[in-house]
Amino acid sequence: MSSPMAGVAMVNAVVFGVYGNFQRHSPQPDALSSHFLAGAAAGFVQSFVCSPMELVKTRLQVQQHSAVPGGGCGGPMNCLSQVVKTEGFRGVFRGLGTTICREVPGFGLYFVAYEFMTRSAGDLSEPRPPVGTLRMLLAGGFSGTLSWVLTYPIDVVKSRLQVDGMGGVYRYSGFMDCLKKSIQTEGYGVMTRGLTSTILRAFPTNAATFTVVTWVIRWTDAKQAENTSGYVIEELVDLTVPEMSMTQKRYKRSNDDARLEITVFGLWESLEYKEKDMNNIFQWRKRILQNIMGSNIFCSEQLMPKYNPVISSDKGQRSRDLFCDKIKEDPCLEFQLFQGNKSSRMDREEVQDGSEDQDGAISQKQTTDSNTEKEPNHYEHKNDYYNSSVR
Ligand SMILES: NC(=[NH2+])NCCC[C@H](N)C(=O)O
Repeated sequence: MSSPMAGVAMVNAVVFGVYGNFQRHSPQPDALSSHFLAGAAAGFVQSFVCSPMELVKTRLQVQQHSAVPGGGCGGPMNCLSQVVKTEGFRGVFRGLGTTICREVPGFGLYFVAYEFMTRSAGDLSEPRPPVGTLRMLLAGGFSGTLSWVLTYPIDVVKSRLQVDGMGGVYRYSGFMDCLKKSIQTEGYGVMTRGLTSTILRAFPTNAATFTVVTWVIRWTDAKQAENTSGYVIEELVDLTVPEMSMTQKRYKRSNDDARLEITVFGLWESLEYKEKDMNNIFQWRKRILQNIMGSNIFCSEQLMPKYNPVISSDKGQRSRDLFCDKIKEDPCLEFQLFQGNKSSRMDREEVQDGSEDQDGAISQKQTTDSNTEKEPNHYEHKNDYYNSSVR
């Protein structure tokens, strides 16, 4: 009982660790193909972990059901050392190639299917509502099942290769030989032998795995956000629309999904925010400003936080400090922030002439005359950042 549990924990740590890192560093992290490739990479890496574990498990199972001559190893470690003794170190990795053939497509499909089933239709750049638990459970269960159904024949061959040679008798020379001999003697049905019990296990375990992983990630993200960005975001609400009364702007942070819900003049926005992700903050400011001023907000200056030094409460002070720290991490932002409305490299003509403040909510309107100064180079270099991310 304890060794399968430790094995599952280790395999899942490897799988989700490799998958997450690979997917985040993909050129297009949101593309389904990136999820497939990240899953495939995770499957490849974890094959090296699970292959010896499955070898031992399969051998112990076979040994339980038949008196294999030369078998009789006690526990998993004992079995492993016997394999090393009789077949050498290579014996431990018997079936590794076949395991890789099963895991690479298996985990690619596993993750792409889950992503597909939990993805809402629509523009990926838009914030998406958090996935509900029931959907997570079903998507996890079906992804696991699908990946097993499609790779099961490879698994049958892999298991046969891994027990081959127990007691010194070798029956198969390799993958194709094993496949051919198995079909010849047992018919095509051999390719799905044991599939039902695999599915009965795969559905609930994978439903639970995806749900637990998602909830743990949400929980840790929310904790992190609570400690840092939460303050920044709250502050930004005040800085963005400082003149509005609390009845006009309401915001609420929900802890479980790192989302911010904001109502500006009765218009409700729900946006995702992430630690280290200033881009989201810009998007978010842009939305608010669009709601207030009309749809054509292109000026990055308007999206800049308006620094408001008159914050009296302790919490206000703390959030202001945090906010300024964040800003300082980005010299470009710092420049914009502290130069205030003196600097702007924006093309003024892009801003709609007719855009108007409502109720004086945004006073940082076009100060066209005072913004023609030449900006330092580091600022110019970062042009793209603003242009592509804010618009
Ligand atoms: N064919 C595969 N390997 N599919 C991936 C599913 C992996 C999952 N941890 C399970 O054991 O059910």
